[in-house]
Amino acid sequence: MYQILVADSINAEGLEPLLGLKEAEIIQKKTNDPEVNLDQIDALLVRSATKVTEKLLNQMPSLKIIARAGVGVDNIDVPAATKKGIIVINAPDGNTISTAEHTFAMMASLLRNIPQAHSSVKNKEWKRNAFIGTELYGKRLGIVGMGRIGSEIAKRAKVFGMNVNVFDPFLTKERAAKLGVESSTLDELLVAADIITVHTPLTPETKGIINEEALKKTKKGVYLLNCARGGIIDEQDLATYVGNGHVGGVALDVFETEPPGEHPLLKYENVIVTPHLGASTKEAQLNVATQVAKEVRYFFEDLPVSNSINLPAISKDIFEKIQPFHQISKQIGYILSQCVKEGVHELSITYSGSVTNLETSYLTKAMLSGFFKNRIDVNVNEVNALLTAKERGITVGEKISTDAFGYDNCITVSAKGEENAFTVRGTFIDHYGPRIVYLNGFNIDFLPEGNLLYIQHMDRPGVIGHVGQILGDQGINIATMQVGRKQAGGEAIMVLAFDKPLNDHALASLEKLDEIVSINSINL
Ligand SMILES: NC(=O)c1ccc[n+]([C@@H]2O[C@H](COP(=O)([O-])OP(=O)(O)OC[C@H]3O[C@@H](n4cnc5c(N)ncnc54)[C@H](O)[C@@H]3O)[C@@H](O)[C@H]2O)c1
Ligand SMILES: O=C(O)CC[C@@H](O)C(=O)O
Repeated sequence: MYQILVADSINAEGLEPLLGLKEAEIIQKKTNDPEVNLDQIDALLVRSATKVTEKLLNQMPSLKIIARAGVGVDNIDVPAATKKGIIVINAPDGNTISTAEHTFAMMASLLRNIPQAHSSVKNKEWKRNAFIGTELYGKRLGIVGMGRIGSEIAKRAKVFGMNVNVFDPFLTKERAAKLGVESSTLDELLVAADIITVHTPLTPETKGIINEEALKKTKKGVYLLNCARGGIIDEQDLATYVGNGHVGGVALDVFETEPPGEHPLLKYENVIVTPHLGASTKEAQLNVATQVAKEVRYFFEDLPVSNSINLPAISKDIFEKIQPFHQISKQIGYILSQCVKEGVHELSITYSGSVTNLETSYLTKAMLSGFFKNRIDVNVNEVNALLTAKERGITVGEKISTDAFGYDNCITVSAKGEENAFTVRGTFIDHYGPRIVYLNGFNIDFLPEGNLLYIQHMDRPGVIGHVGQILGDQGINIATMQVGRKQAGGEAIMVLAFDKPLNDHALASLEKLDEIVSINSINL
């Protein structure tokens, strides 16, 4: 039974896709609620209130997926989640329109003194001359960050007859032209704009992008808005520039610390504020909840998720094509992990044949997750596979080869240790399934499934009989047996499959046989 913890207030109707998930319990409680068994939670759904810190993640060893019903994941320690193999997803566009509309409403309110006038009338005043405003028409709007929300604001500004300058280092000239906006440097925008609004994520680069140095380049009387993330406009510097009369007005939906408490900006009449309401519409909340609920459901149904922050997205189509190779890649990794008994410093993967048309990086990560299974104490999956290899000093190389050894497709993986190297090759045959076709120098053909025994031995008469005899005497039934050799009388291998794992006694008896070079149990 999957336990899904919905820790923040998330639209109930939007969570409906989760109800269709078989064997899932939805718990709507805070993470610090004593009734919540954090160690049993498989999925965590949050908005911005819950801070998903490394400390919290350490208390959630079963956690597999964190879903943010919204855009910004700055309340989630994504690197810590990635290290633990936890997928982080968000709902990138469900609240775009709401936030763009809120920003626009804030801009209009700011320039027409609507909040101040509203309070005045409620206080039984009627001061028509005290609230003379400024038109948006003909003004120059500077947008810093021209992504989803920035672009929607630009469209609305154009309709209002505004001129729009944008600063976004990732915006192409073609897209700027298509949106009818003027692409500028930050300095050009600062100098030209009558109103500046920021719509970037909060990153080390954007933190304080509008600071004292930037503010002193702006026009006297400039209006500033932040409906993105607190800190993109430096709050202390902004307070100084409102205090000295340079800034004409400010609209804030977000703060460096939320709620802001005693804040130097709140005392100014020309600073208007809302409590992080950008995404707070019925529509946006339904959209983001539905988006993440669907993704969490797909995740537990082993279907691809599209909005992961720490995993490349693959479409359902590609996912279906890749699935058989994903399975065999993982099995190859797990076989290697059980056959190579020393430290490994290099894993090289060669893809050949039809598999090379697919997203092989995904398969490499699957192979690594198999390789690390039971080798290390961390759950390794596609999210943290490469990071785990790097942390453990294992070089991972990926190659493409035209030689598929007569098969339609082949995945060959070599693990290099200090002393030895070990190579496993697998293929996927349509209507037949996954096969291992090469084990460390020997051609062979077996199904990588169940309880297997891989024996290296000398190719002498009677050795297969001796093995059969020992196992038979102990009442152990051999389900299948495959043999391979390079030349008559030389080294050979056999791979046997059993209905249940072999006991230590049987293994010890086999090891005593003169012809046996080595024995490895492989449990897949
Ligand atoms: N107030 C709210 O309730 C609310 C709701 C939704 C989103 N947000 C916030 O709004 C912001 C924008 O969201 P979005 O969905 O448009 O994101 P987005 O990813 O679509 O757009 C962000 C844009 O910022 C640009 N950018 C990145 N670094 C930059 C830099 N150094 N200088 C200039 N531009 C830079 C990117 O190229 C991108 O185009 C985010 O911070 C998000 O968290 C707030
Ligand atoms: O959950 C919220 O209301 C905030 C959403 C917003 O800040 C976001 O980043 O999507």
